[in-house]
Amino acid sequence: MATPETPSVKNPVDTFYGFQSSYCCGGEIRVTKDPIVKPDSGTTKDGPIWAPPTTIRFDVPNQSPRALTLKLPLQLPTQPAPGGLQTLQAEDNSGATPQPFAELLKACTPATFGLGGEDVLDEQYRKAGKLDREQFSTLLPEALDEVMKSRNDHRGVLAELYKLNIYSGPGGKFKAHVDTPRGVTQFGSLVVCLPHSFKGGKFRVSHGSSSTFFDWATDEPNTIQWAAFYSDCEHEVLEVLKGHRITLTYNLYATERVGGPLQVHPTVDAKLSPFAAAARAVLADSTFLPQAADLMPYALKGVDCVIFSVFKSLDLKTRARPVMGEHEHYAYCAYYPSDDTPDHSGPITVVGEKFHARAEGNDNEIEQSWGMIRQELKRAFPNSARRNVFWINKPKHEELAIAKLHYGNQATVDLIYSRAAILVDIPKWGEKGRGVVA
Ligand SMILES: O=C(O)CCC(=O)C(=O)O
Ligand SMILES: [Fe+2]
Repeated sequence: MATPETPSVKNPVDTFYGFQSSYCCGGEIRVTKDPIVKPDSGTTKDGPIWAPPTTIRFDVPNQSPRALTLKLPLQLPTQPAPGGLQTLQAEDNSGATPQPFAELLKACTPATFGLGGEDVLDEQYRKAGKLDREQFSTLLPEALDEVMKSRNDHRGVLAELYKLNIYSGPGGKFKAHVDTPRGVTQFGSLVVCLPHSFKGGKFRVSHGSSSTFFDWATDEPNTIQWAAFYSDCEHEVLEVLKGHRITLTYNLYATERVGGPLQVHPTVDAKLSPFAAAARAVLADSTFLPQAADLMPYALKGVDCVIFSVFKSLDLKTRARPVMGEHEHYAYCAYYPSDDTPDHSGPITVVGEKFHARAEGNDNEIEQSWGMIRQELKRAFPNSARRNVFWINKPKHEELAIAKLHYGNQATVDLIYSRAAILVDIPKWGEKGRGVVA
């Protein structure tokens, strides 16, 4: 329950929500002709990561040989990677052999896009060539892949190669869209722009009213550039004016449970977050929720990662759960399980035991007792009801949890919604975890 004494925890949270840039990220990897680049030779802390030229092997339809190999960039960069790397003679595919490149352009077929469950070809909307996953092979830029995999504590992200796309100028483009989700664990997409010269073709990624533009155009291709973004981001490839903009797209999947990736992170110490200081201060304040309480922010990414990690790092019981809206009529029925009278004396939060698919309610009695409604709720949405919940931010998104037919003087459909929330148990003042000096 919010009280006037508790604004100090709200302010840092509001500050985080004002900061809107966590919906996407990007970077670049410099290309070197040194074919072997040790991953520990470059991290963002020690300097740039270097990668050898990208090799693409692709099928040539109706021809012999049936597969060709191409290295990008076509002109290998002359500047070597920084010292200490093993240097071998790199294969030079510049100049005389543009053939594989022309073949790659020929091998591509017009790219479609998903509309109403179908693949649609419309050059007003998307003008690009593509190769499907089974028509080519390449590696995620080795340096990036190695850096991710060689850490025991990497974040549990699986990048699944999806397509190779070529947007050619003038006119190549892909108008604003949101990617079709491919499975429940997909949380985002990665676009890797291979080193090749082109003009125009900026990549716009937007979330709400914020937009980020990635400008990968270049005359002297010597970097692999990339952007990753969450699945709810709208994005667009602006018109390519000249040259060929070549990208690999990857679907990003979480490979750990919700919350798992947040428990350990290669570079982030949750205790150093500004929010951690605010959280410690508020836990050390005897006027803040003196009784044991639950603290639940809604939604599960961006700043929620910070909140989850910070409370976890402070050794408080922290987990993600579906919760039913406080003002749902049914919430009142869920409280006091042995009493047949609903309790309307204050807001009640019904916390589901686990996330589940939408349930169908079974409410076909004309005269229903509160006890029956409560029992039915327990069956469709196994839960525990809580009273002393303090919300540190407002709900953002809700999903249908239970749909049920209700027969009164007129048959109606009752729809009950739930939201994903992070639940933190705040111990009573004086118990372990409270009274800590910030
Ligand atoms: O190739 C790109 O830059 C973006 C591709 C894209 O948005 C998609 O394939 O859905
Ligand atoms: Fe897309």
